[in-house]
Amino acid sequence: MQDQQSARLLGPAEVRRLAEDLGMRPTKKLGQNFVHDPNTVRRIVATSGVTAEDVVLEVGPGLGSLTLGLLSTAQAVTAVEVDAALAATLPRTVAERAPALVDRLRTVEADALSLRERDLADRAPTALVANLPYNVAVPVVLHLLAEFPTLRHGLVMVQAEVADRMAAKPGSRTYGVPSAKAAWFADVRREGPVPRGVFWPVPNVDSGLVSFTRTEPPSTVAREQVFRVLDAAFAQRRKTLRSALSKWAGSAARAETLLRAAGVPPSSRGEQLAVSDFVRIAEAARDIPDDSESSGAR
Ligand SMILES: C[S@@+](CC[C@H](N)C(=O)[O-])C[C@H]1O[C@@H](n2cnc3c(N)ncnc32)[C@H](O)[C@@H]1O
Repeated sequence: MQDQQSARLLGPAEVRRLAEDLGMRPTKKLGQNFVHDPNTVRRIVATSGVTAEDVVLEVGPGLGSLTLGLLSTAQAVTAVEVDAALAATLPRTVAERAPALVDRLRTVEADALSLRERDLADRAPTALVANLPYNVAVPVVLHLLAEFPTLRHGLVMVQAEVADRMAAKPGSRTYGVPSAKAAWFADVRREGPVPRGVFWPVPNVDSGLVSFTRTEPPSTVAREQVFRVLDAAFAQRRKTLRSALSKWAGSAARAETLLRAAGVPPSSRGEQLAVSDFVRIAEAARDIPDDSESSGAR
């Protein structure tokens, strides 16, 4: 007999049937690849570290595959879905397959990229767990970490290459803007791979898991200031920092001064720097006045 607190997860036949009932054709634009493998759902929930204390924010619940798994473990799940038909069907699916848990679910029809802290103020999320739409995975994670300081930890499933990039460390081939910005917010770790066969429809790329644990902001300088340095450094990643940062700093000479003050060799490149280095450069820019500005030279 089924345990009251557990949900009946969706297998291949149920995923197809739900989609058919909705008359839906999954779209690439919204990254609609649905998990139809209960073992993958159990693995994601277990790896996420979600406990009965957590209020989970799930982006893109789709047909409910992962939502059902999360509801058995979390205190509550807020599921944010942009597709109106999917958002409308989710509560029904949960009521059918996990009647004892339906009160834990709140469904919000919205674009995760426009979600604001005040929208969920009465039930602040503590964990982000999601099988993210491929094309907006990085912006969604960065937006939610910035907007919801209560998010302490999480696990997301994304395209394998994106997972590598998000968790990459300085000096590695895949290190770039997503890695450095994610590191501002959290300790980010690459977890295991996910084969494409667990999805319907089957995507043409493999997926991977990335976990994160929130850390204290590494700086007294505003995040936006640090991200401006970082964006400038990676916009021309083959150039030395002296050259790549010259426009941002006002001149190549000032870029060099700021880099030296931050203890960063001007001949190095952005891909070699940790987020703490970008912080020191932004701090130098705050502390060292731009002479050309005061003399009216620019
Ligand atoms: C990869 S599917 C995952 C579905 C489900 N969680 C699963 O594992 O089977 C991505 C889901 O995100 C939804 N989605 C796409 N863009 C979104 C956005 N900007 N905000 C919220 N949901 C979005 C899609 O409609 C789809 O349901």
